[in-house]
Amino acid sequence: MTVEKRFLDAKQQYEKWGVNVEEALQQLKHVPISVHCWQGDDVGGFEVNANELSGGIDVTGNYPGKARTPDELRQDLEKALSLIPGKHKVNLHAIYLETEGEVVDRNEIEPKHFEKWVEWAKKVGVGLDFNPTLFSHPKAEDGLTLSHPDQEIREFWIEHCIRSRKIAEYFGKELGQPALTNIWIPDGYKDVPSDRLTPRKRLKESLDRIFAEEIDEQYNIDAVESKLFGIGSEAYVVGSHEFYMGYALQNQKLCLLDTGHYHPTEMVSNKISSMLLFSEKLALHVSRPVRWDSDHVVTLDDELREIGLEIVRNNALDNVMIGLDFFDASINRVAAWTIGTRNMVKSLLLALLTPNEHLKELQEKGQFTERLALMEEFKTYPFGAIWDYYCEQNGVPVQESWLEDVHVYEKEVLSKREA
Ligand SMILES: C[C@H](O)[C@H](O)[C@@H](O)C(=O)CO
Ligand SMILES: [Mn+2]
Repeated sequence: MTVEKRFLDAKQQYEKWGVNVEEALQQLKHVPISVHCWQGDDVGGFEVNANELSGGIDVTGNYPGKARTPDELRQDLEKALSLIPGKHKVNLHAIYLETEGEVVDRNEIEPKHFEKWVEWAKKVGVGLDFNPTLFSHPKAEDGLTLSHPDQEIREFWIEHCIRSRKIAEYFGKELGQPALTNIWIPDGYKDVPSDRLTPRKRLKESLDRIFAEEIDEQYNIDAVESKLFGIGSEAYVVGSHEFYMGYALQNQKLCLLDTGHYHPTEMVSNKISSMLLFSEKLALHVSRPVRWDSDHVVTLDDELREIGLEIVRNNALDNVMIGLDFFDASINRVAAWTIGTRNMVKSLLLALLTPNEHLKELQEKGQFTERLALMEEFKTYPFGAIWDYYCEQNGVPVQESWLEDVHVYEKEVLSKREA
C-alpha cells in the first residue's frame, strides 16, 4: 500500500474527530526547531586556543568521524537537515567562531567571526540562534563567571555576553528572522554554600549590565537558562529556576527551560501553561536526562509527547522557541541529530492531530472516564501513516530509510576523517 493510500485511510480516522489533518501539516511546516551545532563535535568549537570541555557538563563516547572543522560541521549539519522534514534553525555557540588562525578571546568576538556561518545559513535556508560560551575557558575554571567575586572576571564575561547579543543581532538582520541569544552559566558550588544571596546579587547586576542596550526583538531575543545542578555544582547553582523565572519576568526576557535541569520527577511539560500565563514567550532546550542531566538524544517518550501537547493546547507554536540540547558521542552524530529532531517534530504532529478541544470539553464536564479512555486510544491511532506522508511531502526519507543515507555518508565521508 502506498504512503499516500495509507495516509488517506489514516486521515479519515482523524477527521472523524474533527481534526483538520492538512491544516495540521501546514502548521507544522512553519515550526522551526533550533538544531544545536554542538552535537556535531562534542561541544568542542573552533577556537585557536581551545580548552577542555568544562562547566559541569560532559560528553561520553568516542564514535569515529566527528567534525573537526567548520566546513565539516556544516557538511554534517546539511546531511542531517536533509533527513528532517520542515525548515529549521541552527544553534551556535560563541566557540564556533572562525578567526583565520588568529587568537581571539571571548571578550573580543565580533560578527565578522561568524560571516561564514551566515553565508552558509543563507545558502541552506536556515535561521541561526546563538549562545555566549561561559565555560571551557581559563576564566571559568573555578566554576564562577557572571557571579564571580572578582570583578575583573565578571567584566570579562559581561563583555563576552554583550558582544554575543550584537552577533545575534547581526544574524537577525542578515537572515530576516530573530536569533535567540541564550545565556547559560555554570556558576555554583560543589558543597553547601554559606551565602546563597551574594552570588545571585552579582549575577543580577551582571545581567542588568549585559541587557542594558535595548536590541530590537525582530533581530535578537534574549533568554536565560536555569539549572538545578552540574558536576561540581551539586549543592548550589546561582542561576536557579526561581532566579531566572523572576529575572525574566521582571525584565521581559525569555526563561529557557531545559528538560534535564530539574528534579527527575519534575516535568517541564507541566510548567509551560503557567509560564505562558505570565510571559508571552518562553524557550526550551529539549533533552533527555538519564539519572542526571546526561543530555541523551531525545526519544519520543511520554514527556516529549506531553511537551508537544502543551505547546499545541496552549496555542503556543509561535510563542515557544524550541531548541534541542543533547550531545551523544557514542553513536553516529548525524544520526543523533536526525533521531532527536525528527522526534521533536513527531511530538508536535502528534499533538496537532489530537482532538484537544473535545478533550478539554470532557474535562470541563467532569467526564474523566471518557477523557482518559480517549487519550489512551488516540495513542494508537495511525499517526505513523500521517508522519510518513509528511516526510514524503517534504522530500525526506520515509520511516527508517534515512538510516541508509547515514550509513552511506559514514562510509563516504565520516570514516575518512582521522581522529
Ligand atoms: C552547551 C549548552 O550551552 C549547554 O548544554 C547548556 O544549555 C546546558 O544545558 C548545560 O547543562
Ligand atoms: Mn541546555
